[in-house]
Amino acid sequence: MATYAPQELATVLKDGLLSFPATPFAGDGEVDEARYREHIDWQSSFDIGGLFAAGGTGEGFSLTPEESARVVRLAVETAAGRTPVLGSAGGNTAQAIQNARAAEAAGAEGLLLLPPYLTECDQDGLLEHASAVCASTSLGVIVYNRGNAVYSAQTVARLAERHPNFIGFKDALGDIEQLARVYTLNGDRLFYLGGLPTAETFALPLLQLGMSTYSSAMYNFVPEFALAFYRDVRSLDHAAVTEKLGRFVLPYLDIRDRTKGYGVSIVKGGLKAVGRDLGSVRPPLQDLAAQDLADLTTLIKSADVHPEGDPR
Ligand SMILES: O=C([O-])C(=O)C[C@H](O)[C@@H](O)C(=O)[O-]
Repeated sequence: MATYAPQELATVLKDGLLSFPATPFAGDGEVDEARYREHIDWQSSFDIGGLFAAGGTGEGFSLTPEESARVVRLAVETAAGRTPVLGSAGGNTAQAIQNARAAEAAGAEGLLLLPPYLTECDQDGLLEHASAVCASTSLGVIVYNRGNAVYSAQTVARLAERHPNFIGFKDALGDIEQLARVYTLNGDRLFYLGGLPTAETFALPLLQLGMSTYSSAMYNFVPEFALAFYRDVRSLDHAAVTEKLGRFVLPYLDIRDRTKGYGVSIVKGGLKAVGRDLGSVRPPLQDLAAQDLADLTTLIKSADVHPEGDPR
């Protein structure tokens, strides 16, 4: 049972850094429960605003509905109230509802609604899809603006009017005009989070468009650096943000952009580099090639983003 009412959850999430824990797979490709518990335990030991289990970086798109539910339950049990854990819902409407109910039963505090895949859809159809998921749960729901789920400002407003438990808008498109429209029409009724790949890159400019927080995939392996970056963003310290972009984030993007799908693979690469190996990614993603992993390991060391105090 969730401990936060939807609007209370929004208040907690909007002023903290958010992250998406990677899901470990064992040698046989199965979810590695012991290593996941260990990872969530470490990730929950910092001052993080919330963790989204089985999301994009958690390869939720490669998990069966049963695995997704199990991963969310493990995350809830392991975080043990130290930070809110949210689940994700994706695919067709019936499956997304199944994910939502399973996440709620697993004790998640909220839900990220991923886009429905493959087909195109118009605003009325998208509204009905998101509306059905919001109606299926008492959890706070955040929609993910990406892929075939691009929500107009009016669709967001209609969804907000219908469902008090619709609390947040996560963006992975970076269309400034759309974001200006969504924020201008919906204002404080929702909270807004940046979710572009390697969200640090865009965090400071998007703050001006109402995005008070973002999801940091790199928090998975360099949590201290990711939290320091977030503090710099929130205190509008342009010089500190620029220094961190130059020292680590932009060279990291150079490695990430070498192969499609590396946005997730590089997180598992980073975990290997800091001695917290969570295994391989599942197809259709590919692990970092040996040279890319070596370059990432060198970068993490030279940028000094992994504290020496970490026993790994
Ligand atoms: O669904 C997800 O894992 C994401 O939102 C992706 C990341 O957290 C993204 O914002 C990033 O790469 O920093």
